[in-house]
Amino acid sequence: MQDIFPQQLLKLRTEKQLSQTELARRLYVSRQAVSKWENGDADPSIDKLILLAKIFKVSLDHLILGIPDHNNLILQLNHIAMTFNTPVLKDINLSIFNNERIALLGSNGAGKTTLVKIIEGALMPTNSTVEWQINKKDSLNIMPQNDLLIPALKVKEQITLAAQISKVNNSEKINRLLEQFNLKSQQNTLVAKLSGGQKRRLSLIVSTLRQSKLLILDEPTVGMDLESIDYFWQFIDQVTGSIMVITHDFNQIDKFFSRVLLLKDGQISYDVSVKEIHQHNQSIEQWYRQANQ
Ligand SMILES: Nc1ncnc2c1ncn2[C@@H]1O[C@H](COP(=O)(O)OP(=O)(O)OP(=O)(O)O)[C@@H](O)[C@H]1O
Repeated sequence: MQDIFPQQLLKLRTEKQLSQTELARRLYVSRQAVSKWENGDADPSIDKLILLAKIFKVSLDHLILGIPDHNNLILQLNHIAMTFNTPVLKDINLSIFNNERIALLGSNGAGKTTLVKIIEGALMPTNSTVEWQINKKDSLNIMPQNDLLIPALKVKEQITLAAQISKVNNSEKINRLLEQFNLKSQQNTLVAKLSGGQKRRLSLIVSTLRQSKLLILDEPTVGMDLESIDYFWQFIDQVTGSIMVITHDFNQIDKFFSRVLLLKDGQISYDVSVKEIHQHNQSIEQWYRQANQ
């Protein structure tokens, strides 16, 4: 068996928050057996591998070889509803899988930010819950519509603080990000003194410091200049894991995305692949104008 299996087993078991004892119980083996597999001192039999893949909800290829599993479910929303003064979300059903690039579209006031807040856990839906298949605390990164920055900190202090909280404090990485995002000369400027576009760039650094399984960005490029917008999309293309973005940068959706959701009348009225739209010789903008009428 490939050497990657012990690491995969440890990673998946930790993500599932299962102890060795609990996993052993589910597999009808001793805790010592699980410990030996994780240390690479022994290999499980094929029937135990199949059972492991079932428990972790991954393919055998992912379990044994670490090959990315596109069908791996991250989260599921079943019949989500949210009412403020009037119903905003009526019946949202949505599954998000590993390594997807999703654009969430809809008119102003359609409920996009409300849906993101529900996924984040900042708002409780009226009648249902979000079902996470992964450990949300360690695996969800959010760049909200309103920057969550501390105005009294200097730019570099803000990044360092976020890095410490995310346990990824690495001064080389921080300096590289400051350069990449064109904030090096502002590193000692107070966050309060930054322009809107500079704050968005800083927010992006802060929200992508640690790796995530799912990154959600709510109108990330608003206020950025053209150069920053181009850089932003190239940067995002390199980010691992799934990404869901609320954006009206239609050209970028054509280039970088795999799936489009249209939120309308409190429901996901369309959930289509970008490939399918392109196969009908339509750009995302043409499709959106038609679908959102
Ligand atoms: N905390 C709140 N209390 C009352 N109403 C709210 C609250 N949050 C959002 N709403 C209302 O819910 C509706 C959806 O708002 P939301 O911000 O989710 O829309 P959106 O699709 O993100 O819009 P936009 O594209 O303008 O950002 C709006 O009518 C808004 O006024």
